[in-house]
Amino acid sequence: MSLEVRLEGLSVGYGAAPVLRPTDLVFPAGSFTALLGPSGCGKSTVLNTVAGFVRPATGRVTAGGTEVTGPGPDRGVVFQHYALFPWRTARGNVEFALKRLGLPRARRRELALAALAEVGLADGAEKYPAQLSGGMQQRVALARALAARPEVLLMDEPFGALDALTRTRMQALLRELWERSGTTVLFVTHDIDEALALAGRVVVLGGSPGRVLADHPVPAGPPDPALRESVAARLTTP
Ligand SMILES: Nc1ncnc2c1ncn2[C@@H]1O[C@H](COP(=O)(O)OP(=O)(O)OP(=O)(O)O)[C@@H](O)[C@H]1O
Repeated sequence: MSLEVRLEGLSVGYGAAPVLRPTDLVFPAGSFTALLGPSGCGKSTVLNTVAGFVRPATGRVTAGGTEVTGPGPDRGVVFQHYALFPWRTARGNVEFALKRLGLPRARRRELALAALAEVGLADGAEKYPAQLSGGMQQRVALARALAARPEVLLMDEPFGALDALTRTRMQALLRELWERSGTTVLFVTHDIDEALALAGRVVVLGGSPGRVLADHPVPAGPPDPALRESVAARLTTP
């Protein structure tokens, strides 16, 4: 299940100066898009607006044709810092996130265990975050976002804090989960190779206030050096 996400004339300002110029973008249902750009160009702002954490200054965001006015179970979010409750087990963290759905306790437990199994963490369900490695904690965060079966998955540098090997494993896991679920994915990263390896489309943001500098489909198959070069050029040109 997936939803189309649409930014229509979206601009954002945190009180005073705008940080994102009016932007129109459509992310088709089931697509996997990487938002790439230098620090401060507004990538997280776009993601947080789609998540419903930040309100637009102008324009609007829709998910499945419905205007986003706040967070909702149709949109799951994963951050770089996993933000797990240290006093809850992995299962407890995922169950807690399911509370807002108003499901009975037994059903929450069942969904939490299924989501943890899906990310390869069935064995760690009763462990506390401090007993889990960074990669495992990020798996819990991913399970927490997926447990409610969101139609849109919003990821903000989710693998930025992981070592290279764990990161590669998590990328493979994410691709696999995406292929299975068909969720619409928006994935924020600084890393051009991560963007090109994962996504079917790369949108480059830049400038201050931010705007779209480039928008490229990423063909399936082996890496395309010409595409990499063209995206890299947009990243370094102000
Ligand atoms: N809550 C906030 N209040 C005020 N200004 C903010 C807030 N969040 C972000 N900004 C500003 O908005 C601009 C865009 O920030 P944003 O975090 O969206 O960029 P980014 O591209 O995701 O950067 P990074 O890659 O460093 O996370 C920056 O100038 C930042 O300082």
